[in-house]
Amino acid sequence: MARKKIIAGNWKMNMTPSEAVALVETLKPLVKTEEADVVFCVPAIDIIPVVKACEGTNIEVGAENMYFEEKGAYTGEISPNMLTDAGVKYVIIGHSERREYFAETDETVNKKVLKAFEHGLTPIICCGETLTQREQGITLDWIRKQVKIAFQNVTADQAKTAVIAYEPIWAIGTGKTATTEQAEEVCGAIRACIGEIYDEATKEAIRIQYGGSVNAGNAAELFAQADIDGGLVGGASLKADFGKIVNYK
Ligand SMILES: O=C[C@H](O)COP(=O)(O)O
Repeated sequence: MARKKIIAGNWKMNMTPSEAVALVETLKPLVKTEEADVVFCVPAIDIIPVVKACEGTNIEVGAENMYFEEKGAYTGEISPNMLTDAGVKYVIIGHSERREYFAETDETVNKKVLKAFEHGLTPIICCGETLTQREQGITLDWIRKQVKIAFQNVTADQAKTAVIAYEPIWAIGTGKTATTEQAEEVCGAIRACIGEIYDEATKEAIRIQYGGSVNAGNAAELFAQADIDGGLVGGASLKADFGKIVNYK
């Protein structure tokens, strides 16, 4: 089954609201395509102006995080309703930076994934191993554990629409990309794991991205792999190069 590619930029903690709008204006003509879904995941404060700036384009807007409660005394957090009301369609969940600096766990990731589905948001669920784990030979066990917990109580119909981003932590922002073989091996293992949890149809439908130093030079080879359905792009999503990544063919 042919899965539509999904290429998402993760702007991380970069771009003030006015810088964000200027970047959208630069990227708009460069990321035009019908062949892939294009998503800009932006800081919370940039969401409203970026949604407005993206009106009438092929770009969908995503958040970089979300809380798993509906509302209440959670100072500083953003609820799913706030995101959908602002026009957000996707939300990154469990990025390794959130796990490392903000104490996110597989369990909170699962709660957020369930809440995102409840509100019609498509989660981009991140997983990935450290360099030490890779060297210890436990990469696939580690990733399988992350995926299994993230998908607890998620239905097959929901899982079919989810996006998983495989991001080896040692490749994030380091300029050190996983080889296509390494990336494909893990993305294939993730797909097999989804097949074990659910069924063949879900395994074939779910989209799996690679993330970690994706750039205009390596995107085509990575995205040509059988189990890689696009990318979650950090640094290179803030530059005109993102247009080349989106139109990688
Ligand atoms: O979410 C994106 C990743 O963390 C990759 O970041 P990077 O492309 O700057 O390595």
